[in-house]
Amino acid sequence: MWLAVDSGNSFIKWALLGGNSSLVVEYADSNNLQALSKAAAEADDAWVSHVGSVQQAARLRTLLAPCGGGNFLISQAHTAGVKNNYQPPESLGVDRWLGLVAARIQFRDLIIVSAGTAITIDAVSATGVFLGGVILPGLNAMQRALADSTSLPLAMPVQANWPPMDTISAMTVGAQLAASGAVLTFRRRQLAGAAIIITGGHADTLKPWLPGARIVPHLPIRGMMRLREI
Ligand SMILES: Nc1ncnc2c1ncn2[C@@H]1O[C@H](COP(=O)(O)OP(=O)(O)O)[C@@H](O)[C@H]1O
Ligand SMILES: CC(C)(COP(=O)(O)O)[C@@H](O)C(=O)NCCC(=O)O
Repeated sequence: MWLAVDSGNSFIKWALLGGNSSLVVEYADSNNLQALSKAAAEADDAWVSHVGSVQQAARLRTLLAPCGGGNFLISQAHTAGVKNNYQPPESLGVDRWLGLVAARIQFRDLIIVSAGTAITIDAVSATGVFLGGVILPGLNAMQRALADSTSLPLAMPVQANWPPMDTISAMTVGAQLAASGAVLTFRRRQLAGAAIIITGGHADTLKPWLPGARIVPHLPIRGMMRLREI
């Protein structure tokens, strides 16, 4: 068995894989890495997609010691049919790169939206060329920014009324439109007609604003699975 670990800024997600087992993803708050230890004890080795602090990476290495400390992946310039011209290629968030690797399997023009702590919007051509991407604050971060810089309350992106006729709905829908509007503008500018796939904790929240978009959960873990295959 091998362990795929997707360590994001808010949540850590992991799956024990191997044999004919299907993808079952567990998750915990990034402050509660200990939750990973049982899976680490069961695995022969671990591959890790980590974004965030070096201190968190060190904590992960310690926890993953029972299965070799973890192979921490780095974005590559040309691997798995994905051409990554980011400057420099290794500075592309490894979660974004693994998303490109996973999406590449579809052989079509795609916009990949990852809606987590941050929101990333990336374009990849049907031939596997990464055509650039943008980074926005995530939906929670947008609300925190508003609450920190005004006397507005802290709204969490759960429920909102349409049309927005109260403060919380106005703030909540505002963030959702900022994110989904950015997706549509980016697609129009860079890869018109591309299909949209959404991943990450807020995928369900953004989907209603992106007609035709499809949710593909756990894209970084799927990218790791793809890399193990080839
Ligand atoms: N099931 C869920 N429903 C709604 N929001 C969620 C869910 N799971 C996670 N989130 C939210 O999504 C964000 C984390 O998503 P995730 O993709 O794991 O981000 P990251 O990779 O940055 O840790 C957090 O802001 C969290 O509150
Ligand atoms: C943009 C991100 C912060 C997203 O992280 P997440 O929201 O998934 O926790 C991460 O992919 C990252 O740290 N990227 C490095 C910078 C870059 O991609 O240019």
